[in-house]
Amino acid sequence: MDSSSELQAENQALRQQLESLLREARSNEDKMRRFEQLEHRLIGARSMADLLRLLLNEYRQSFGIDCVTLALLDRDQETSGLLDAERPRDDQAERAQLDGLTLLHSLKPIESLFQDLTHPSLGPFNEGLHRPLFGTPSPALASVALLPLSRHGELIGSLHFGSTDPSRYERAAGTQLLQRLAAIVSVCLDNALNHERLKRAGLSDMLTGVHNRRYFEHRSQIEVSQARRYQHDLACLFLDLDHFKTVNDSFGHAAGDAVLQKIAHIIQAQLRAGDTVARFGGEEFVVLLPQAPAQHARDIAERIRLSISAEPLTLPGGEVVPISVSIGLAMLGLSHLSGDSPSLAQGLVNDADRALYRAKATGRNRVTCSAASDKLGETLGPQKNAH
Ligand SMILES: Nc1nc2c(ncn2[C@@H]2O[C@H](COP(=O)(O)OP(=O)(O)OP(=O)(O)O)[C@@H](O)[C@H]2O)c(=O)[nH]1
Repeated sequence: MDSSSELQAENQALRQQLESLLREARSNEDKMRRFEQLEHRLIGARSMADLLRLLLNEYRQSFGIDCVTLALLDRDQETSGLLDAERPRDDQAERAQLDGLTLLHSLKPIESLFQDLTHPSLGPFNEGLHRPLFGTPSPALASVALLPLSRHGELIGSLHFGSTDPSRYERAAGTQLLQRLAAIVSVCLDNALNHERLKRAGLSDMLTGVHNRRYFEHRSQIEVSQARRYQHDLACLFLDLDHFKTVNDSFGHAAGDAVLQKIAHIIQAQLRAGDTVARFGGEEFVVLLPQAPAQHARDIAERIRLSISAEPLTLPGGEVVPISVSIGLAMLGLSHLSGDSPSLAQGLVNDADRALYRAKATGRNRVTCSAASDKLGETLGPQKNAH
């Protein structure tokens, strides 16, 4: 080879090297741009569920990752409660969006994965060590990146990326971007939780801790839409304590407050996880029973009535307070479902309220079913008022 063709070959090799560097730079730039876009969306996520969907789905799609899972510490089941409240029970698509999320009661399954809380751990997939993080089924993974999530120096969870490409997450690879992602995700999770707490505080009744009327109104519309969509039953109970004024007058307002707290507890104890109880105001409570046929709803109402009136309540101050409740029951009539969900929800509550009025008018301490709730027996309960 003469010197000119040597030079040409060298030139060609240099050009190829330059082109490959340019390709890499462009690819990094593109990655960075996508990363920044996603970062903005993570920071802007409006709820915990939105944030988790972004992490588990959109991040995976945007970066072509084969498998993304997330483990989060949820000692007090606060996060699971938030997600349950937001997620319609029957929406399979919604549920699938949060596939890959594990809520942990303790840090045990993840704490040994990280040497320190600032560095992601990259390397080959290890069946024994990593399978529990990715679960089954997952693609045949060859390399993984595990990102510790921490707040105020403490581990709060971990984000796991798995790839079928053994060279995607090599031990020696740079981790700057992943470190930055872990830091952002940790802050976003903390923010989302705080935001949800604030939101929740605005939807809870301060005295009894159950939901407030505002939440109930929102929830009842969701439940009505679900009932229409899936042709499910939906029952509503309207409860009003009997002669509560007498309780206040005889035992004092503080004792009255304690009675309301106990009653909220008693009602809640009779319900399933998907049911909703709220304090409607004063000494009135409302309950929504999704997927409860009329007879079942009536049984629940009767159970609540009995558990309140069976024995006088003993308050923390030692007072023994006899109390009873009147309950109106209404069913969402699946045969007349024209109208929008808000007006149907309002109609359902009005029906239950009218039934309650009749329970009061016919002697209190009883369950009365709305006239519209076809085929239900009229009234349950003793003929004689408890007071
Ligand atoms: N302690 C306490 N009392 C409350 C609260 N909210 C409303 N009340 C009282 O609940 C009582 C409701 O009285 P009424 O509407 O006359 O009804 P009632 O005495 O329960 O009689 P009936 O409903 O007809 O059986 C009033 O004395 C209110 O002051 C509260 O947050 N705490």
